[in-house]
Amino acid sequence: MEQIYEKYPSLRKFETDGYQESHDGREITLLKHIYSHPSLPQIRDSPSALLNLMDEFAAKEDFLISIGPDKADKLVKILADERPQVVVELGGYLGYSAILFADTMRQTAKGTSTALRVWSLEADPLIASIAMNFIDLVGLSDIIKVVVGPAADSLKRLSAEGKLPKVDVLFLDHVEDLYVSDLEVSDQLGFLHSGALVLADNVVRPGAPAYREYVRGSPKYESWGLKSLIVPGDADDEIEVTRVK
Ligand SMILES: C[S@@+](CC[C@H](N)C(=O)[O-])C[C@H]1O[C@@H](n2cnc3c(N)ncnc32)[C@H](O)[C@@H]1O
Repeated sequence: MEQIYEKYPSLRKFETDGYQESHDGREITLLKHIYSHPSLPQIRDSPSALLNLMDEFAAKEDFLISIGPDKADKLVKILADERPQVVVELGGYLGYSAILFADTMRQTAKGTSTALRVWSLEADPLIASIAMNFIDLVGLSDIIKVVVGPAADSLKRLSAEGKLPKVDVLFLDHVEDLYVSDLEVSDQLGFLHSGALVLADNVVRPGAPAYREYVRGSPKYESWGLKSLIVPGDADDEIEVTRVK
C-alpha cells in the first residue's frame, strides 16, 4: 500500500473518516487550481494539457471519479476505430471523458466536413457548470453540449426535440444501478442503430453484474469486457463493450 501511496499521494485521504470520493467541494478546488496554474496559457485550447493536469490533480491532491488515463487510452483507440459522429454519455462529471471523446473525434475526422456532437448528460448543475467551463477553456464548446438533469429525462427530451436521430456511441458512466433501465430507455427511443456501440464503465469495480447479465443475455447485443485500470490506484476494472446487432 505504501508504494501506491507514494505513486498516488491523494489516496492517503481515503483513510480519513467519512471520506467522500466526489461532490464535496474538490471540484471547485480543481477549478481554482486550473485557473491559478502557471501553465494556464498552454492549457487554453489544449484538451490533452487539461486532461494531464486533471490526472496530476487526481494523483497528488484529491481523487477524481473521472475515467483517468488508463481507460482514456483504451477509449481513444475504440473511438479512433469507430469514427463516431454522435456520442452520448450518461454521467458527464467534470467533462474529462467528453473532452477526450470530442478531441479524438475532431482529430480522426480532420479534413472531412462531418458534423460532430458529444452530448454530455450530467445530473448535478454545479458539476455541469464546471464541465462547461473546462470545455470552453479547451475550445470544444462547438462539439460538446452539456445537458443538466437525470439522464433518462434528458434523453427523452433531446429525442422529442429531434436532436438524437442517430447515436453511434453511448457511454454509460453515471450510476451502475441505472445502466439497464437507461439502456432500455435508449433502446425504446430508437436512436441506437445496428452497429452502434454501447460502452459501460466500472462493470467490475464497483460492479454492474445485472447490466452485464442483461447485455450478454440479450439477442440484440454482442458484448464483452475490456480490462482496464482505475487510476489513481491502479485497481482492476473492466469496460463492457457492447455492439448493437
Ligand atoms: C463517474 S462520474 C462520470 C465521470 C465522467 N464520465 C468522466 O469520466 O469524466 C458520474 C457522474 O454521474 C452523475 N450522475 C449521477 N446520476 C446521474 C443521472 N441519473 N443522470 C446523469 N448523471 C448522473 C454524477 O453527478 C457524476 O458527476
